[in-house]
Amino acid sequence: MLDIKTYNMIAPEGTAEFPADKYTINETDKPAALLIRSQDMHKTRFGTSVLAIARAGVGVNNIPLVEANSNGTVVFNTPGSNANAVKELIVAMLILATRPVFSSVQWAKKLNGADVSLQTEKGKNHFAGTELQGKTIGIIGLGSVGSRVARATADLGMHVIGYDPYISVEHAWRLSNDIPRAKDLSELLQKSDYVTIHIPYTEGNKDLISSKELAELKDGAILLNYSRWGIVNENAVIDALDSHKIAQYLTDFSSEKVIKHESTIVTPHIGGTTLEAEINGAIMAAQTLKKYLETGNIVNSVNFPAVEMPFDSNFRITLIHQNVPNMVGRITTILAKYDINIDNMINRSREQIAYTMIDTDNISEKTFNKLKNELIEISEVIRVREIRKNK
Ligand SMILES: NC(=O)C1=CN([C@@H]2O[C@H](COP(=O)(O)OP(=O)(O)OC[C@H]3O[C@@H](n4cnc5c(N)ncnc54)[C@H](O)[C@@H]3O)[C@@H](O)[C@H]2O)C=CC1
Ligand SMILES: O=C(O)CCC(=O)C(=O)O
Repeated sequence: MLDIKTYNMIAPEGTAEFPADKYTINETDKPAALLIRSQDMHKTRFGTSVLAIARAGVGVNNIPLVEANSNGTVVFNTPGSNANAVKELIVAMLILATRPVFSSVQWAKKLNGADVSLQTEKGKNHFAGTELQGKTIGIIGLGSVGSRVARATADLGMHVIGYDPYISVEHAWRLSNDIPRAKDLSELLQKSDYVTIHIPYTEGNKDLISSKELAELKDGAILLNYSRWGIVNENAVIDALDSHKIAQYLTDFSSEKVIKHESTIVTPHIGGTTLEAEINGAIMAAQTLKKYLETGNIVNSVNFPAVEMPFDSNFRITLIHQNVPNMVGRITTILAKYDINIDNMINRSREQIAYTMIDTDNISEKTFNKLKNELIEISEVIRVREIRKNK
């Protein structure tokens, strides 16, 4: 039995992916894998029993990847699972930024009497808005969310300009050819009436939008941050609002200072919080974990290489090791000592980490334990695991 520990609200459709004859959920203190959403794993210890962590969602800045690597823990996310949910919220927030929906509804709620309809007609002049059509929106990051926001805002009649120097081939293909790309961030900032950010939080993206970048915006521009706290420098954005350099800041990430400011609209990190996105993410994360636990194959990992090898033999040995020369030679020399015949083998690497899978015929528990002890003696080997077919 393998135990899966969950954190946060994981949709039951996800945990239902784990059959009860092979898995338990939240039953031991030595789980084989974790299924999480925004849980801060920098502050939550995970032991060496944890073979993998799956994040139902996209951002993985809540997971210590360096610690995961040295522990031999594979970290997965669920690319695109909540991109439509974020896109729809961005469309809503753009409209809320331009039309006085909240204030007009609050005003109307206070009306009394048989002539409320007349009163609304008289009062509506106080609630004129502007239109999105014809305005320019700059989209920073053209991945799963950004590319969808680009299509949706183009459909609303906005001029769209994108910026993503690291765009993947897959996302570039998905993006319509008529979405122009800025040559650099400055060009995007200078041309846009609205700027929306859809990039991961990394060391390199910390404070990407600070005083210098805010100064480059058009006067009265509107900024949206549905990516992460820390990508926009908070003091700089408050200064830009106070001086009326920018008109509004809409965000899913906040502090008391940001929430209390009269020119902000703050949502409580609900970009990916729809029934559909939560189900998508939980199912995708559970399937990815199951695949790894049952076959060793790796898809959608953020710290390990993608590795897929058909599991046609009876027994599979997986090794996580440092990416240094001659590891495969050293490993297979030890296997030869035990007279183990290799049916199939794969070795892939990603930065400092390498992963090797070796398929053989059945090996007895006793022999495998001896073999494992010898393999783990190699100082660069981090983890050795056995997977028996259909177990
Ligand atoms: N508010 C919420 O609930 C949610 C927030 N997010 C956040 O949004 C981020 C983006 O999500 P996805 O689009 O699904 O991820 P993605 O990985 O599909 O796309 C991110 C894109 O950003 C680009 N990028 C990275 N650094 C950049 C930079 N400095 N300038 C321009 N482009 C840059 C990458 O090349 C990539 O194309 C996530 O990492 C997460 O932090 C995602 C989903 C829900
Ligand atoms: O609702 C969640 O789990 C967070 C979604 C999110 O921020 C992400 O996927 O990066």
